[in-house]
Amino acid sequence: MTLKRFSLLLLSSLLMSIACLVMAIYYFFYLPGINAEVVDQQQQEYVLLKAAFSASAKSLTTLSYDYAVWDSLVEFVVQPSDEFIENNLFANAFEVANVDAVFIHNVDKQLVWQYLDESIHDRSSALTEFIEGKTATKATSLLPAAADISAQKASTRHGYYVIAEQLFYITNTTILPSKGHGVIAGSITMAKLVDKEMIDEITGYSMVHFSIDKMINTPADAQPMNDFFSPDQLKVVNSSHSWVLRNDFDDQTMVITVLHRKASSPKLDAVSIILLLLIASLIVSLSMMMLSRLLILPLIHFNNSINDSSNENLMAKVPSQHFIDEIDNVSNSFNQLLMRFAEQQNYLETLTVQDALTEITNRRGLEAFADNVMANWHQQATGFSVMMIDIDHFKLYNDRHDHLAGDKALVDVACCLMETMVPYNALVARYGGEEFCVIVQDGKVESISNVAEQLRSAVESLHIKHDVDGTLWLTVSIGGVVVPKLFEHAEQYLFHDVLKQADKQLYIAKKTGRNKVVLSVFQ
Ligand SMILES: Nc1nc2c(ncn2[C@@H]2O[C@H](COP(=O)(O)OP(=O)(O)OP(=O)(O)O)[C@@H](O)[C@H]2O)c(=O)[nH]1
Repeated sequence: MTLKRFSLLLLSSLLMSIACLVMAIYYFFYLPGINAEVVDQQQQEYVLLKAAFSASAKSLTTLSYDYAVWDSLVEFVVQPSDEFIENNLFANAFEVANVDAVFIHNVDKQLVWQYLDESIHDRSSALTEFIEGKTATKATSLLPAAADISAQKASTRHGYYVIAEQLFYITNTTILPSKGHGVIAGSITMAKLVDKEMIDEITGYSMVHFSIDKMINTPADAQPMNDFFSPDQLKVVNSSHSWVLRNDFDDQTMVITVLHRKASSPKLDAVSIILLLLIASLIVSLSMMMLSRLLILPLIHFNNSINDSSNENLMAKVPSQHFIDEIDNVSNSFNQLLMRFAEQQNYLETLTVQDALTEITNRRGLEAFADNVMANWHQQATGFSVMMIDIDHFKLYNDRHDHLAGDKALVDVACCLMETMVPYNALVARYGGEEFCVIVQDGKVESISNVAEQLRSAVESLHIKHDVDGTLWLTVSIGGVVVPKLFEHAEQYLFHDVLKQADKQLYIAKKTGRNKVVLSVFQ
């Protein structure tokens, strides 16, 4: 498995675990708490609305009771007179009190007097029939029961009722003398239509929005009207709660709906979940990019560097500036290792082309140089010359002095040759034993003749004592070949051919007295 895949797997599982944890906390701890809060708030709205309904109706109940214990009204019910009506029962007094209908019945349930506001004229007969119990399905009416009257029992009935597809608040109180006991004269009924004005008033009291509608389809969760006014407890969160307004006297129904301010507890919907997943993927991608930059990229650099060095023999350094200190340290150590490796490699390479005693180029180095020279010559770019240089009577030198002195003489001669050739584009190499080879990138006989003579005389001038053949000093013989730039079929010749000819010239130099230069042009 790659580090990239491993980190992707690790990050994804980490993120999934966090997501599961958050979901668990959300569903098992946070949501139940929020749910309970929302239910509480909805319950408060419901209680407030009920209180506002009661408060709004209370004034009518009080007014009705005031009239019911008015002694003059007792007399009026027993003996109705126009004079009493003219002097006491003013229509505008009821208008001001916002009462829409007033009915006065005697104990025989006969209507003695009634007031009807214009707004309910079209429902007046339905209202009268309802109050007198003519439309009641349960053979009862709002008027006091005969049993109560015969028992002289004061009583009052009030509530919200649906009549002719309208909601009314109706209150009925037995009329009896102000002292509170005596003969019941009848009852007074006051009705108030729950119209827009009253709905606004109740909304104003409670700060709860609600609607009262004709019932077309009963909402599935609608509860009976009695439940609306009973101390009920809401249990579930809903955007609204509805109650069916159905009473004991009438089949007609309406629906009261409380529209809650806070509709539901927050829930994760599909869009939010997809959004969360997208955010999570984004986090994984960004983390992967960061991880890649911080960890994987340095590893790739290490790998590339190692591959490059093995493929091309090159040591590529890795970047040493990273965000993570430990990677910085490893990179620096790696680079230092590469430097040491490169140094050692250079040293080893040098050893392979360097003569151990004289520290000048050895035969292998000479051959590598010669390859380039030959290539240039084959392309007719340059001519060149080769000189084979051999120390004269060196065996004798070794024999007269010791081998160590011989070594020192070899080193001195090598140094001398090197120094002499500094101004020239040339290579001085130890060919083997006491024999040296010089390649000069110059194919002109005059100049090479001059260079060869310089070399010879430079060695002699070292004055390394060696008394042989009438010479006092150690000398060299030089056999050279000048290879001109333009040469027919040059490509057919090898360096070996040039060397062979130089050897021949050296042989001639040795045979013809030593300490001399013998040159020829390559042929
Ligand atoms: N001290 C020392 N002697 C060496 C080394 N390499 C070769 N020699 C000696 O060089 C001598 C070469 O001798 P010869 O090939 O007989 O030639 P020469 O005595 O120089 O005679 P001519 O070349 O004919 O002038 C031998 O005695 C080798 O032992 C070396 O590295 N150190």
